[in-house]
Amino acid sequence: MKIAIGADHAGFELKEKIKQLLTSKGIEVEDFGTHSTESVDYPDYAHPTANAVENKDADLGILLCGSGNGIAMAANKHQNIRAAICWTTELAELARQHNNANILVLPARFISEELGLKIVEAYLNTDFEGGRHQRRVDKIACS
Ligand SMILES: O=C(CO)[C@H](O)[C@H](O)[C@H](O)COP(=O)(O)O
Repeated sequence: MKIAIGADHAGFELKEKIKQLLTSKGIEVEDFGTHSTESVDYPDYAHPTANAVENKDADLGILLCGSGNGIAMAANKHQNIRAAICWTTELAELARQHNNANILVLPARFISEELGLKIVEAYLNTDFEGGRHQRRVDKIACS
C-alpha cells in the first residue's frame, strides 16, 4: 500500500503525525509537502497529490488544510478523484463504504491530533461496499 499525502501550512503538523503513523505500519508514503508552517497555497499541494492517485502512483491519498474545503475543492477538479472531507471516524468509514473515496481530506484546524489519527485508521481499515454504491459512484463523473 502506498499513500500520497499533502497539506498546506494549516495541515502541516498533523500531516507529519500521520506520516509517522503510516510508516510505523509499514505503509509507503509519498509526501508532496508542504514542509513547514510557512504560509502557502493549498492548490499547490492538492494537485500533485491528486495526480499521484489519479495516475495510480499511489493507492490512496490524504490531504489536509485548515477547514478541508479548499484542498478538497482543488482535488475534486480531477476527473477520477473522489475527495471526502471527514471529521469523524464514522464519516471516514462511510466515505469508503459508500463513496469509494480515494482521497481523505482532514480539516486540521477543527480536529485534535488524536481524532485525526483515528480518522485515518478508520479510512484505511474500511472497504468500498460496491453494489448500489458502485452505480451511484459511476454517475458522479460528468460526460
Ligand atoms: O482552504 C482552506 C479554506 O478553504 C484552508 O482552511 C486554508 O488552510 C486556510 O484558508 C488558510 O488560511 P490562512 O489564514 O492563510 O492560514
